[in-house]
Amino acid sequence: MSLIPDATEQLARARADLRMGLPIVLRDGSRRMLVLAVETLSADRLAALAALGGTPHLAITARRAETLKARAYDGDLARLTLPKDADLTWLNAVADPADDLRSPMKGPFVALREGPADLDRLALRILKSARILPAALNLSVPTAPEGLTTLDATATRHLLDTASPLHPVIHARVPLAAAENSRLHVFRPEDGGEEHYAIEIGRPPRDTPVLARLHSACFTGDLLGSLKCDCGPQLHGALTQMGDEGAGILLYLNQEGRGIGLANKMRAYSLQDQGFDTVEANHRLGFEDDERDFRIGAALLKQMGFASVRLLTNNPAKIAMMEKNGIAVTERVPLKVGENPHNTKYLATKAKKSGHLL
Ligand SMILES: Nc1nc2c(ncn2[C@@H]2O[C@H](COP(=O)(O)OP(=O)(O)OP(=O)(O)O)[C@@H](O)[C@H]2O)c(=O)[nH]1
Ligand SMILES: [Zn+2]
Repeated sequence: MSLIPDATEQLARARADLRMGLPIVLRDGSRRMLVLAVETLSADRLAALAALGGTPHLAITARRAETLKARAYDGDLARLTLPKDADLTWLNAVADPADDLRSPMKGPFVALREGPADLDRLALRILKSARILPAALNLSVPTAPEGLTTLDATATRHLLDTASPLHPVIHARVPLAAAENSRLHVFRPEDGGEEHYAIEIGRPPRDTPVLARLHSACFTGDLLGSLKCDCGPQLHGALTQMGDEGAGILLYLNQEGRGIGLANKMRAYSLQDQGFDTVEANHRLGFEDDERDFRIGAALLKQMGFASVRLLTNNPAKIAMMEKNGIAVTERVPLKVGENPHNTKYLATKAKKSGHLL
């Protein structure tokens, strides 16, 4: 192996660069596109981009375009031309729905129809995977400035399509209130992404269906006891049931906010305070209802030697994804705990829009 970063390592660097406000370069054959994340763009970098000449455009997802009433000629995304006086304030207002209601963005927005959108599409995928707002200021350039992280488009698309291998790091005994005979396993993905955990209760046999839960991280619910969702009671309810049965496996997947990250989840909460429901809020931010990668859960179970589960969930999509990824679900075990006056609407929306079973 060479000492030079490979495509996976370049992608991890690109995510870090974008989160810090640095441009990256997407390369496809002889084409080069500079990409800047609007969320982290500074006035200085915007001025430096303008100094390069050329005509930058702003790529947003079709979800965000719908809110702004901009035409998404590219299907799942729109490439907006910048008005002459476009500044940081304008770019932020397009990218971030925080002020949509207080000072609605005035169109008309002019969307590009001509030219390829493939690199813009890739840029938005990378931004989502970096857990920042999917809005990219892009500029096609003949040659890219020195010193920037450059990604090969084909290799990067392939990496984003493929689940990163996860490697066990360490496991140790952690006696829990719900189950004294418990162990915590830490897994680390090769792609520099978040670590995920498995809590093994007792010593579940590998040749029979194990009582299992795939729990997505919820800092607010799991740690703070937030009443806006049902995550905390679900987490503790699942551990208690596994403790009572003497065996189980709880995967704690670091996919905060259904895969949009805590900052974006708080943006969604702020929109919910303005009257939007949990799904509408995600869409206004430019995200899909659910951005989680459920393949991770299936991969971890397989890696730990499990082939079939009794799944603690109310979410049919989780069952479908397990089956699709080679884990048999012999039984769905409902997990109905934690309903309170603050989350009745949230749970009703999940049932209505995301197909959750009541
Ligand atoms: N984007 C967003 N995420 C939320 C919101 N409320 C909770 N979440 C996240 O939703 C996820 C809930 O995860 P789970 O409880 O595993 O999943 P679920 O799809 O509800 O399925 P089950 O609980 O298994 O029935 C967590 O990642 C939370 O952080 C919200 O309003 N917006
Ligand atoms: Zn929650």
